[in-house]
Amino acid sequence: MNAAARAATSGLVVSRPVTFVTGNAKKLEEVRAILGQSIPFQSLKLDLPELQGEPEEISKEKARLAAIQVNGPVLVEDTCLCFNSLKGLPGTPLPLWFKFKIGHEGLNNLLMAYEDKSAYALCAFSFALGPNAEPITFLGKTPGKIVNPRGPNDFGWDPIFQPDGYEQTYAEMPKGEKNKISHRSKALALVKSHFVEAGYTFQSE
Ligand SMILES: O=P(O)(O)OP(=O)(O)OP(=O)(O)OC[C@H]1O[C@@H](n2cnc3c(O)ncnc32)[C@H](O)[C@@H]1O
Ligand SMILES: [Mg+2]
Repeated sequence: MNAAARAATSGLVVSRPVTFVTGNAKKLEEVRAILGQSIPFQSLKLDLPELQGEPEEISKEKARLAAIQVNGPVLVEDTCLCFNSLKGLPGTPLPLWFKFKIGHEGLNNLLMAYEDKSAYALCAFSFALGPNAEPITFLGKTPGKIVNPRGPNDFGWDPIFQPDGYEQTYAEMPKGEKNKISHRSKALALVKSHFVEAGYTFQSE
């Protein structure tokens, strides 16, 4: 039984559909592909301000802000790429690093002085039922290492991240393969389970 079907028989009825709020079209593409029909949602392109801090807190705060703007149930996500030799940096402020043109080469150079090129991709989804509800967060983590860029350059740091157990970078993998093992799909698996357990029914507008 999928989340919607189960919800219809048991849980909480919510008077609005879920809105996935993101300013990133590539993220949206992956979320659509991973969720399929399991959680019906609509999307809204908003660039929400991001706090500094731990990914979980950044994600929760994004959900609070999004729920106020949408005035209904929202799902948001914060993703970071963390280098073990730099104790988890660069982390979330990556868009800034790219903006200042550090780019893939710069990210590799950051690790030049270190033997340990290991890293992990961390994804924090937060779901809030509305502006007055405390967001719940779901984390997904995929370990790997930082390599010289390989593969198409169409989504963030995908060309420099090679997940453990694979010879290809995220960018080189077929999309379906990345979506099976990614930080994003692991976090979304937890979101899906939560929706099934809570038994939400989201009514269409
Ligand atoms: O509106 P939001 O959802 O916040 O979109 P964003 O692009 O600001 O996204 P994040 O703050 O979560 O992401 C930080 C950076 O990491 C990049 N990124 C996120 N997920 C990625 C993935 O799966 N592969 C490669 N790069 C990714 C993204 O393009 C950003 O440059
Ligand atoms: Mg962002």
